[in-house]
Amino acid sequence: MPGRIAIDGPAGAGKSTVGEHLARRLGYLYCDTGAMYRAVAWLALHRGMDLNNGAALGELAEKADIVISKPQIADGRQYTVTVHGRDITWDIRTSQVGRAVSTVAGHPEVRRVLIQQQRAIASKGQIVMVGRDIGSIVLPDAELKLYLTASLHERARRRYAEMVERMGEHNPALPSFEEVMQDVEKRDQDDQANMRPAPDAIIVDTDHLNIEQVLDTICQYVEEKV
Ligand SMILES: Nc1ncnc2c1ncn2[C@@H]1O[C@H](COP(=O)(O)OP(=O)(O)OP(=O)(O)O)[C@@H](O)[C@H]1O
Ligand SMILES: Nc1ccn([C@@H]2O[C@H](COP(=O)(O)O)[C@@H](O)[C@H]2O)c(=O)n1
Repeated sequence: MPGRIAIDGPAGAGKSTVGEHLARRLGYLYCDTGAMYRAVAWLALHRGMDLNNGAALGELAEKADIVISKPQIADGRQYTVTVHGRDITWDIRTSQVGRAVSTVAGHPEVRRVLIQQQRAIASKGQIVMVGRDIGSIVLPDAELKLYLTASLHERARRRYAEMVERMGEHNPALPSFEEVMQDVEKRDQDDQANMRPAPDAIIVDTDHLNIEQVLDTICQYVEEKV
């Protein structure tokens, strides 16, 4: 069995959903590195920090007591995220954090700290780690590397459907489909510099596959590695 499975891809490609299911099927640890960048971004916003100050944000990432653990509350969360003991699991999903996170993640000082932490988390093996640069930078020796993708329209459609489900169709705070698509497109652009598909990653185009089909496809690649 491949000990370390890296899953990368753009926003809304299905990395977290598929990564969590796959980890559960295999009995592996699941690590969503996006949550780590989001937690740092949340803390920076919470403290009113300058998002362009890479050195200060790197120090923040280094000193922050960010803990990602198994979900303690059954409210649809994949995991619980705390910063200095405060539960910020849902706070890191707000659009305010979504708009700030790429800027924070773009600083090499922040990446250096979080990449080191991610390598430490993965050091015991038996892990499914999802993000943008896992197969290329964080774990270049991962035994299996996958790159999930889908068209911009399909990824925005999924994100919008998720919001309708969570917020309700008639919620005045629900953004329009066009706004959601613009947000996804903007994050694609902002993440471009740190979005590094590994040259040896298997590309899985999920446009016409449902979650179960994506999982089955990936499980075939896992079996081939056995
Ligand atoms: N193959 C699929 N078909 C239909 N819906 C999907 C598929 N994969 C994921 N989804 C749905 O699309 C939404 C986005 O998926 P998910 O959050 O896993 O993406 P992600 O790649 O982790 O995105 P991000 O990087 O923004 O966190 C979720 O609501 C999920 O249920
Ligand atoms: N390996 C990674 C993972 C994430 N990022 C940055 O974090 C943002 C949030 O990630 P989500 O998967 O939760 O959407 C993402 O847009 C990137 O800016 C990263 O740089 N590297």
